[in-house]
Amino acid sequence: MSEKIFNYLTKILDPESARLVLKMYKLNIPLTIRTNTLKISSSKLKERLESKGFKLREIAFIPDSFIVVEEPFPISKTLEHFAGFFYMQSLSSMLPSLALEPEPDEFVLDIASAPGSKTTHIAQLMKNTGIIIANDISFERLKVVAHQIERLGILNTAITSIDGNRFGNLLPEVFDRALVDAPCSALGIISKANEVLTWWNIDEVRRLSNKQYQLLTSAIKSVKPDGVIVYSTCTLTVEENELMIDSVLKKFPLEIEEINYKTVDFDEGITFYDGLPLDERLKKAVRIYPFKSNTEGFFIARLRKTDSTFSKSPEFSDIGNRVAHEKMRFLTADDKDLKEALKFLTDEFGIDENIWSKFVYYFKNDEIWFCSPGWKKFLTLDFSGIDKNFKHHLMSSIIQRVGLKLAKSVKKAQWKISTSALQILSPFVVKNIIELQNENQARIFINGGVVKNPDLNFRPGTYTAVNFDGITLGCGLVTKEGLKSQIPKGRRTVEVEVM
Ligand SMILES: C[S@@+](CC[C@H](N)C(=O)[O-])C[C@H]1O[C@@H](n2cnc3c(N)ncnc32)[C@H](O)[C@@H]1O
Repeated sequence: MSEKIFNYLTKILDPESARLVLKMYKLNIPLTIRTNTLKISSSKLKERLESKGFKLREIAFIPDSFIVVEEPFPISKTLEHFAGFFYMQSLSSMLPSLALEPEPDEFVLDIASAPGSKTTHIAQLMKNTGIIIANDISFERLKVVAHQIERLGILNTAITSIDGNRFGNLLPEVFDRALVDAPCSALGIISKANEVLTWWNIDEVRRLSNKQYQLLTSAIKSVKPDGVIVYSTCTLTVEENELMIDSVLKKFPLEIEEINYKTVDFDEGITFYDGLPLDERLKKAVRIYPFKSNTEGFFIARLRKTDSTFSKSPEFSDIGNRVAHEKMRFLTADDKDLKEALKFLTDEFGIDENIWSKFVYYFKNDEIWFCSPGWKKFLTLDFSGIDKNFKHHLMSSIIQRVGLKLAKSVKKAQWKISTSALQILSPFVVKNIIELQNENQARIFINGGVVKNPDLNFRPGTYTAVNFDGITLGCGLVTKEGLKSQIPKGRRTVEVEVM
């Protein structure tokens, strides 16, 4: 047992409860999943997984979530997981996005988003509309966010990688909501990160709380008056939680709002610590202890901005010496060059041409990307105090990608549709479809191989949608040798048990 952590915890808990927190590393917290409602309904997902021997139980009061009660083989290896029908996420990790209550068509900032659990949840709560900026300082960790965005079919999210502390100055009062799911000392997740037991110490907690304060104040400044900020951590120290909120309540025009989770046992925020009273309003914050709720420990506070904090319009010099990529230019489906490409896809796959007006597009070298129309609105809308040209330049220099790749030019007037796009558009694809005939073929295809002797009625060189067991697996290329999988390498990371 870690003496340091035990001694710390007895400042806020009785010794028996402190012991229980430390014992969590030996406990098995139930496996929980969240249906990706952008692709499938919860009832259909349950039916599919249960037909393969899994047993799922709905989690009361948390929409579209299940406890996995029986797991005949790892659920991460199912075809349903590969197809992006669900996300494996602890119950308490679903709570911050629910507390944020994002609405369709809003502008949302997720200031520390990797590996993307909450970003992807927010995207589905917004029904893939509006915009999300999924930011993280770690470029490496953002690769996982990008992977999840592709797997889950998310079109409203852009990935940026800047120090989150800069948003408050660069984009003041722009967002309707912001999530600060801060880096923390992880005392709530000892069960999955038991290395915490070796590195945890109070100096590290202090270092982290400085970081958290900067991220939180940046988020507060970046949100419009009346906007909502949710602050969450998966740790239990007062320094990283209540003291953080106590200090921003003193400095900024904020109210703290009630969160009422009916499904988990939670405690109110602490209002007396180290001999000193804290803001009484902290009672409205939520503390989740693993030993009481049998999920990961979390702290969540929901803040509402009651007045403006605007102090200064951003200037070009604030962006620093980042070079803008080609200027971001979103196009609608009636753009001339784009029209040709979309017509090609309509002709090949029979996709109803009216579908194309639901998205906005941009060209990236020889590729077309598509995303939610919220992006065009975001770039053209005037925000008080922010010059439109500034916004364009900033976005062009910090955004790595928005939405998903739709297609890549392969020859003059020929386009290869992406696997992610085919999966999203599959309800509208009525032509150029190949149904695989057995599990072995599906396995080869998902692993990126060539399926020999499939039932081919297409000329070599044709790109097709490839389906199996009612799921669009991805794009295939008809060749003389057989059907060649075009599933990108990044999507083939986990072995799939086809059954
Ligand atoms: C608790 S994790 C976020 C988990 C994520 N929200 C999710 O639900 O999947 C904290 C993240 O903060 C990032 N981070 C740390 N310092 C940062 C900073 N100054 N700006 C932006 N991100 C930062 C870390 O790289 C890490 O990915």
